[in-house]
Amino acid sequence: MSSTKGLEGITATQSQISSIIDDKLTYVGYDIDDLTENCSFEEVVYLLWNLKLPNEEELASFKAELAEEMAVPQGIIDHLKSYDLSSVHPMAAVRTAVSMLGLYDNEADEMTEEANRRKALRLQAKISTIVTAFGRIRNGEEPVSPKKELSFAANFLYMLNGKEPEDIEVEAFNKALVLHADHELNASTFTSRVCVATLSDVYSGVTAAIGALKGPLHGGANERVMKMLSEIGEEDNAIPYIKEKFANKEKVMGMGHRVYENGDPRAKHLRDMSRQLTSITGESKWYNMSVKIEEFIKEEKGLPANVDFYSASVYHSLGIEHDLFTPIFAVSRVSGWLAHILEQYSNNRLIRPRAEYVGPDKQTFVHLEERS
Ligand SMILES: CC(=O)SCCNC(=O)CCNC(=O)[C@H](O)C(C)(C)COP(=O)(O)OP(=O)(O)OC[C@H]1O[C@@H](n2cnc3c(N)ncnc32)[C@H](O)[C@@H]1OP(=O)(O)O
Ligand SMILES: O=C([O-])CC(=O)C(=O)O
Repeated sequence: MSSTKGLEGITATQSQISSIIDDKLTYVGYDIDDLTENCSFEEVVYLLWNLKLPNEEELASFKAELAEEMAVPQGIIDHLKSYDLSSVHPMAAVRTAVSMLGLYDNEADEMTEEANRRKALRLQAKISTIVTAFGRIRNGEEPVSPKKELSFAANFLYMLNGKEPEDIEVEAFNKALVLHADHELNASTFTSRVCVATLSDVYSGVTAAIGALKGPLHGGANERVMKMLSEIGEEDNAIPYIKEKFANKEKVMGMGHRVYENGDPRAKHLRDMSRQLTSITGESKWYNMSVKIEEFIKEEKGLPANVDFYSASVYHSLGIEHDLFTPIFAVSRVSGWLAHILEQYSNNRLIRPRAEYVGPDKQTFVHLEERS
């Protein structure tokens, strides 16, 4: 028996949700470029969960259902208020709060497809409220209730900042949500499928996935990209900084990808948004610095920028605190996790691979009192 480190290149399941073939990303067969340019995030969530784009009537009722579910139980708000949030990473708080949602849902362990779809809707709606409530509570502000007439993207920014966002902000944020919604069998999605393949519940699957997304090799990279750009400070420092990283054999966050060879098709959209937004905020240096780094690493190592690279300067330009970048990834990706969870339930088999044993063999047992 031989093993493949990191399961690279292993096809672990079949899925109808999204695909990456020859560096091209599609959701249910639709090119990511078309969806990003033309769709609201709600349309994309509907697509992922129903494997078809909604018509106008279906979209209107889906939006209304989502808006109806956005309030979170007061117990969760009280829980967030009971901590010293200054030292808590938001991803830890979101992971715990999402797990708590299951305690308030009397359908949590109801396993019919209808009940699981209802829970999916609740989770998708409430995670946005949880992340924004966290962002406000830790700054000593009261959470802001969602407005039913706003889109999902607009509501997020409204609940976070307490004022209605500009159109250009909503457009950029909506695109970012669409771009992050699903990505085949990435680490967090795989985690969610492994979890629910034991026939555990939806809340457990999403909580597990948030834990996987938190790590710096996955969703946690976007926050660290902004930390890096801030450390670099000025454009002229960018290349010497990266050279030093290479000399120390450190990874550059937001660069490289397990699946894409020539480039992540989501990066160009985020690059464009970064250029546009940083020029509006008068901080083009973040964009210029990012381009220099991307070009240098492409040339030196052949590594492409991934989705986390330019999302950092996009979210920064929207005035979002840096440690909320990964929770925002979760607000979008929960749509993909839920699609995969529903797909897993619909044709389930326990996921249980093997490990190649490489430990010691044929050991002679020694009783406790005789061991040195
Ligand atoms: C939403 C997302 O999850 S996108 C990914 C977000 N993560 C990041 O941006 C973190 C930085 N990137 C990485 O760590 C990696 O590129 C990953 C985790 C994304 C993919 O990793 P893998 O396919 O496992 O590649 P692996 O880590 O084995 O790297 C292969 C080689 O490329 C190098 N490499 C890969 N990524 C980078 C990087 N970002 N910076 C510098 N070198 C890198 C490795 O050092 C290794 O070199 P070696 O063969 O000389 O030892
Ligand atoms: O697919 C991956 O390995 C990581 C990624 O880009 C994502 O989850 O969006």
